[in-house]
Amino acid sequence: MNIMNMESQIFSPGSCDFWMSKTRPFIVGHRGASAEYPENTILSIKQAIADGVNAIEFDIHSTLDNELIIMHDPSLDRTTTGSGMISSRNYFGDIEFFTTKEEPHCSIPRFQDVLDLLLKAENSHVWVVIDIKMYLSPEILVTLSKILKSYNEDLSVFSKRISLGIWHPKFISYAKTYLPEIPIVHIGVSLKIARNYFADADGYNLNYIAVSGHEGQNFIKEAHNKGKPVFAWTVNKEDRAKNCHNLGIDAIMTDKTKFFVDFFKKFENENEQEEEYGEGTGLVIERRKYRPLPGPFPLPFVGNRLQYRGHPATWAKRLQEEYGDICEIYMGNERHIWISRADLVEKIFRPSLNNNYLIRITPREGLDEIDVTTKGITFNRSLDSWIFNRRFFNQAISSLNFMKQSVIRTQNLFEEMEDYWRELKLQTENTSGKEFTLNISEWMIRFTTDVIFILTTNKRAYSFANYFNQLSNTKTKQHSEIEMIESENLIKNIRSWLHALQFFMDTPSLWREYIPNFKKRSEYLKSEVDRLNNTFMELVKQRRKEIEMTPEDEQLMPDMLTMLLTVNTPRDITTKLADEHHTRPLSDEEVRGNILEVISAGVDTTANTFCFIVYHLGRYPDVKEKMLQEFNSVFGDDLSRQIEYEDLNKLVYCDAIIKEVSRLMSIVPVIFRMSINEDEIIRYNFPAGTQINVNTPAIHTHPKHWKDPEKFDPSRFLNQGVPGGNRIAKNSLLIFGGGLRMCPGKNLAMTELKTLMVLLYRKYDVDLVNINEPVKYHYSIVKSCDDLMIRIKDKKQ
Ligand code: HEM
Repeated sequence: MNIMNMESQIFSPGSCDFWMSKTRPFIVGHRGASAEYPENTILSIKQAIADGVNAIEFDIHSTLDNELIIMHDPSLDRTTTGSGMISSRNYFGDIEFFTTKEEPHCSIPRFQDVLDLLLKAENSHVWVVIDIKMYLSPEILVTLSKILKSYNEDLSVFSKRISLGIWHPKFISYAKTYLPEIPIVHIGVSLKIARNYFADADGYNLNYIAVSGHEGQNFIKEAHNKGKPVFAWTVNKEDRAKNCHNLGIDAIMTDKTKFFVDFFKKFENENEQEEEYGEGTGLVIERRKYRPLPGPFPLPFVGNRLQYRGHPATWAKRLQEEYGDICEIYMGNERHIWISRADLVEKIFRPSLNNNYLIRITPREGLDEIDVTTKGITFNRSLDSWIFNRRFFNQAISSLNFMKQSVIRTQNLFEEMEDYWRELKLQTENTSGKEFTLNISEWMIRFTTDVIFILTTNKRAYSFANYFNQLSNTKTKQHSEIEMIESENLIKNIRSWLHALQFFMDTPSLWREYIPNFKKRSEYLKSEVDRLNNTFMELVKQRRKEIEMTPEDEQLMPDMLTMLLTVNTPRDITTKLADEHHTRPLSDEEVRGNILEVISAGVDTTANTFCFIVYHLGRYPDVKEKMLQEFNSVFGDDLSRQIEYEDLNKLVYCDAIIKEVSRLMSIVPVIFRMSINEDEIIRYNFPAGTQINVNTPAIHTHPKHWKDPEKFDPSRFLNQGVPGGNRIAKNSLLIFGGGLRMCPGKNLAMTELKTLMVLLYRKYDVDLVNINEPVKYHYSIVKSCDDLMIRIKDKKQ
C-alpha cells in the first residue's frame, strides 16, 4: 500500500481493518515535525503534513480563561518566552503575545487553530492523536467537547480522525460521557497498567521500550487479537523503526517526520514483490523476498558488527530484551537469526538425517584455515565426514567399558589431588591443620584435563601436579620433571588452540589480513594450532607403532585413541563400533581430529559445570543436605568405598542438581546451526546458509517454560513422567543441545560430575569462603567460573 494512498481509510483505532490492511507502521508527527521546527506549533504541524505523515500528535492544556492551547509542558518556561503555569494565565491578552524560544519564533497555537488547519480539504487524509497528560483535570474533556461541537457539520467526519490519548483512567468516564464518538487510546509506559486499567481502551500508544521487549510482543498479539492497534513512542532511530515494523506495531510517533516517511517509502519499495526479467530471454525469474525479523538496523558492509561487544551470549540477552524471542542481526553481510524460545527450535533439533540444520556453522574462512571444517566433529561442515567420525566417536565414549574406566580414573586421580591438598594444608599457617582453603576453579580445570587426557590417550597430562608445583614450597616427587615441563607446554598449547577456535570463527579474514593487531594474533594462533596438530599427529603415529609392536596375545588398553586406531583393523578392540556401512579404518588425520575434539569439548565444559555446582551447594545448604542424605543411602557411612559406575544411576537428586545448575548457568550459552536449504520459522522465511543461534540462557529461564525461572530448585527435575509429576517442556532444557548434533559426551560428563560430587562431598565439609559474593565468571567458548574459593574440612575431624 502506498503511503499517500490512505485518504479512503478511516482512522478508527478501534477497527481491525485499519491496522490489518497496512504493510508498515503509520507515521505520526510527534508534536508535529518537531525535529525541524519548534514543537507543537502550526509551522511544525504544517511541515509534518508536508512531509507526508499519516497523523499528527499534540498536547493540549487549559488556560485560566478556559482556552485550549497546544503545549507539552504544564508551564510556559521551557519552550516559550513567557513563564509560569499555563493554568494560572489567560490566553487572551497574555499567552497570545508569547512566542517560542526556539527560532523561528512562532506564536502559541490554540486548539481551534489546529482544527482550522486540519479541516482544510487538502488535509483530510491527516489523522490526530491528542495527548491528555495525567495531571490535567478531566474537565478539560468537557472543554474539548464544546469546541469540537462548535464546528457543526464537519465534525461528524472529523471526529473519526481523532484519537484521545489518555494516561490516566480518571479521564475514561468523562471521555465516554462527553466525547463518546472518539476512540480512546491509552498512552503510557507500562504494559501492566495498560492491561489492568485500560482493558477497554480502543488502542494503545506505548513507550517503545515497553512494547518492544519480550512481554511487549505478547501484548501486541493480545491487542491485535482484540482488533486494537498498538503505537510506539518516540521512535527516532532507524533500527527501532525497523523493529516496530517487524513487531507489527501499527504507528510510530516520531520527531523526524521527513526522514521516516522516506525511510518507509524505500522500505516498502524494497519489500514489494519483485519480478526480474532475464534480458532478451523472455524468461521470468522471480526473486524471492525474505521477510526481515526484528533487530538492530545494519550498516552497509559491517552490518551490526560494531554494536557487538563482549561475548555473543551477553549481546544475545540484550537482543532478546529489545527485539523479542526471534530476531536477527547482520555480521557483515551474513544474516544471523537468534532464537530464544523452546517451541521455535522444534525443527532445528528434529532428530533426523534429513534435518535442514545438521551443519553447525556457515562457511568461515578462518575455520578452514585452522583445518577444522572437514575433520573432527564440532565444526565439521562435510556431512559425510561428520557422520563417519561422529559414529565412531559416539560409540567409543559411550561404551560401558569406557564409562567404567572413567569412574576408576576419576577416583584414582582424585586421590592424587587429595595428596597435594594435604601437603599444601600442612604448609598453610593459621588453619591448625583442620581446614584448607583452595581455589576450586583453578584445580578443576586442571583435574578434568588430566581425566580427559588419560581416558583418551592413556597418557598423563600432569596438569594439576604442575599446579601443585606452582603453589607449593616443594615440588612433587611423584612425576619426573621433564615429563611435567613437557606436559605444561602441551596444556598451554591446548588453551591457545581453544582461543584460536573462537578467534578464527569470529574474525573476518580482511581484519586478520590488514589490521596489525589482528594479523599478529592470527599468525601467533596459527603457529600454535600447527604445533598442536603436529604434537597430536606424533602421538597418533607413536601409538600406531606401539599397537603394531604389541604381541597379539597381549591386551591393548581400552582408551579412545587405541579404539579409534584399531576399529575395522585386525586388532580391533572395540565391540560394535563399526557396522556394515562403516567398514574402513580411520586415517591418522581423522583420529587426530577426534582426539583433539574430546579435549577441546570435554575439559572446560565439565570443569566449569562442577564449579557452578559447588557454588550453588554452598549457597543452598538444604539442597546440599538432601544430596548428602542420598549419598548416605547409596554408600552408607563408608567414606572410602569405591564408587561403581552402577551406583551413579541411583543418584537421582544429584542428577537433578546438575541439571538445575546447568539450566541456570547455561555453560554453553549459544548453540549454532546453519540452514542447509531455505526455510521458515513461524512466518519468517530465510535463505539457505542462514546462521541460526539458539540462545540457551534465554530458553533456560523463559517464563513460558519455567515456573519461577530464576529460582534454584533441583526438585523441578524430580518425578518426571509420573502422573501429576513435573513436566519439562520439549527443547526447554538444552544443556547438551539437541537433535543429532547433541553433545556425544553427555553420559561421560554426567558420570564424571556425579563421581566428583560424591568424592568431594562425602569426605569433606565444603563451604564457600565468601558465601555472600555472587559467583564470578567470564565467557570464553563456554561460561567459565573464575576464582571460586572454598574451604574444606575432613568430615572425620
Ligand atoms: C558438562 C559438560 C558438557 C556440556 C555442558 C556440553 C555441552 C555441549 C553442547 C551444548 C553441545 C552442542 C550440541 C548441539 O549443537 O546440539 C556440545 C557438543 C559437543 N560436545 Fe559436549 N558438553 C559437555 C561435555 C562434553 C564431553 C565430556 C565431551 C567429549 C568427551 C563433549 C564432546 C562434544 C562434541 C564432540 C560436540 C560436538 C557434537 C557435534 O557437532 O556433532 N562434550 N556439547
